[in-house]
Amino acid sequence: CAKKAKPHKDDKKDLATCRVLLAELETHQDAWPFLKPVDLKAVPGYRKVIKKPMDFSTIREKLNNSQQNNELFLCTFIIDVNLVFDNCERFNEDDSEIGRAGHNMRRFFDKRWTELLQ
Ligand SMILES: Cn1cc(C(=O)NCCN2CCCC2)ccc1=O
Repeated sequence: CAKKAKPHKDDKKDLATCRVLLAELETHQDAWPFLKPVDLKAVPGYRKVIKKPMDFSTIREKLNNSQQNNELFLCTFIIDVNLVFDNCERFNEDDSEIGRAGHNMRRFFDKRWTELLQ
């Protein structure tokens, strides 16, 4: 992902940009399945099938704890957001409410990430 993110000059704004991007994800109308960790007790099979659960609130925690000087934070952010959508595709039918929400959110993220960070 490092190579993907064009080595653009002032990466010192990247942390603020990730926060803006995350806020846009969290306020998107289709974000509701992804705001909090999936309840492993309430959703049968999720714990077994999904090895690395991820959600927007966990990403926000990680971003709040990440240091600007640890330049891996940008790649970690991109990897974590994609993990949310990959988990969703793995566990949900494309033709389901949560499956469609995941596809919509991934499309939105890819567009905004490209506009803001590449
Ligand atoms: C991402 N994802 C989420 C769920 C889920 O049930 N989320 C709870 C959604 N509710 C909305 C209001 C309270 C909680 C199931 C499978 C899945 O892949």
